[in-house]
Order: sequence, then C-alpha cells, then structure tokens
Amino acid sequence: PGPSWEQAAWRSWGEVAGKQILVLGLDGAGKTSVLHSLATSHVKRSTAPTEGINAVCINTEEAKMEFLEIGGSESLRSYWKMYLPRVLMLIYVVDSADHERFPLAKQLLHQLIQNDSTLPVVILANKQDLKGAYCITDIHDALALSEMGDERKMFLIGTHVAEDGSEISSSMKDAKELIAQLVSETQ
Ligand SMILES: Nc1nc2c(ncn2[C@@H]2O[C@H](COP(=O)(O)OP(=O)(O)OP(=O)(O)O)[C@@H](O)[C@H]2O)c(=O)[nH]1
Ligand SMILES: [Mg+2]
Repeated sequence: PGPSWEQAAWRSWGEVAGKQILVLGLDGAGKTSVLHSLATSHVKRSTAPTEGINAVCINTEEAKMEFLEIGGSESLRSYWKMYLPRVLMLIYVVDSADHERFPLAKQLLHQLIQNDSTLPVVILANKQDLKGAYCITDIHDALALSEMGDERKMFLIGTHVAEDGSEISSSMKDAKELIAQLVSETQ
C-alpha cells in the first residue's frame, strides 16, 4: 500500500470522479501559490513544497470546481498519471524563468497527455514577474505546444503571484474565468 494520503485521496475519489481538475507541474513551479490565489482572490505565496496532495474547492457563479494538486518533486511524479484518466481537465504550471528545466517540463507534459487526445489543457506560464522569465511565445516553443494535437482545447496564459496581501493580477482573474468556463462547457 502507498502512503496514507494516497489511500485517503482514493477513498474520496469515487464521490467526485470526473469533476476534478488536476494541477501538475515541476516542483517549485507555483501550483500551490496559484491555487491559493485563485481560491481567495488574494495573493499568498506558498512557503512549503506539497508533500502529497493538495485539494482546493473553488465555486464561482459559473462552476463548482475541485482542484487536485499533486506535488512536483521527483518522488511524487510517478503518481501524476494515476489521477489523469478521470479528470475533467489538466492545468500544467511552469516556472517561466526555470530555463534549465523546460526540456523536462516539456517531456513530462507530453507523456501525460499522449493517451488522451481530447483532454483540455490549460498551461499557466507562472512567475512572469521574474527577470529572465520567458515570454509566452518562447514558452509555446519550449514546450512544443504546437504538437499537442488538433482535437484538444488548449490554452496558454502568463501568470504571476505577487507579493503577499495584494489583490490577484488581472491575468489570474482571466485564468480563473477561463477555467470556470471550460468546466461548465465540459460537465
Ligand atoms: N517570484 C515569484 N515567485 C513565486 C510565484 N509563484 C510562486 N512563487 C514562489 O515559488 C516557490 C514555490 O511555490 P509553490 O507554490 O510552493 O510551488 P509548487 O508548484 O506548489 O511546488 P511543489 O508543491 O513542491 O510541487 C515559493 O517560494 C513561492 O513563493 C510567482 O509568480 N513569482
Ligand atoms: Mg505545491
């Protein structure tokens, strides 16, 4: 048997299967920080890596959404694909300034989606505030997004999680609206 968080996650899985939004990406990309910002509309950067799963519910007028983040550290990546078959959508977060690991981020993304040609994917190019962050067109190339398939709904949005306390950026609001709309279309 796997770790206890895994058992707990599977137990609750049946009740919500097919409605969850999986949030993946390399460690440190900003998944937890982004989810927190989306949930509260106020910025709070995460201070600790996710050790297992982080589940966050967000309700808007348009949609009820349950997000499931799985940590991005190497030991947790083997769990990523287990959750994929029954989710509504994949949100893939990248650190736009982590140039060295773009090849790895790209490889893992393409592996994830290779068996599902229609799963909607929203890519968040996070940390756009950092000096040296790749712009959206460079990220499109670095992740080979033109090779994601014609049947798939795919979106690429630049985001950043500002310093603690401020209101979320307009790009983050756009991302939230887009995700809510995709959920209401897909359900
Ligand atoms: N400058 C900057 N830092 C960010 C941004 N988003 C997150 N961070 C910081 O990046 C680090 C990692 O953020 P997390 O949200 O924990 O990353 P994660 O993807 O959840 O990482 P794991 O849970 O380990 O997979 C933290 O120190 C955050 O404060 C951003 O947009 N800009
Ligand atoms: Mg995290």
